[in-house]
Amino acid sequence: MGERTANVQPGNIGETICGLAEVIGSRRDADPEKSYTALLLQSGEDKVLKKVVEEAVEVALACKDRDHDHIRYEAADLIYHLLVALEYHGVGIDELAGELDARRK
Ligand SMILES: N=c1c2ncn([C@@H]3O[C@H](COP(=O)(O)OP(=O)(O)OP(=O)(O)O)[C@@H](O)[C@H]3O)c2ncn1[C@@H]1O[C@H](COP(=O)(O)O)[C@@H](O)[C@H]1O
Repeated sequence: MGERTANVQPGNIGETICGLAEVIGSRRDADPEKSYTALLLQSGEDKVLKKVVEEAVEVALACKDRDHDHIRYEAADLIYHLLVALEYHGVGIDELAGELDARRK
């Protein structure tokens, strides 16, 4: 992370998000000096939520700039931080899938 990735190829969103959520969950008790996710999870709710809000603003600004690559980059940051917030509050990715599926017509 840290800079935009070149030549990004489309992936399978379900597998990607499930895999990421699993890694995030595995960092709950990890060493915060070795894992940014562990650092975030152990920093407390305010830090976790601040990052979600910051990244949401970054997505909005990238959209206003009509910058396709930047929108994709910031959306990935937002999804990562949202998944950290879900992990912090013990909301499973399967529960999120159930919520979204229940809304499908
Ligand atoms: N997807 C991500 C991801 N997206 C963004 N980030 C981090 O989120 C931070 C983005 O916040 P900022 O740009 O605001 O950076 P910052 O100012 O340094 O952050 P703060 O000091 O404000 O917390 C950066 O440090 C990024 O590296 C991520 N960190 C980790 N992941 C995934 O989580 C996995 C586990 O990561 P670790 O916990 O670090 O091992 C990785 O393999 C990735 O798959």
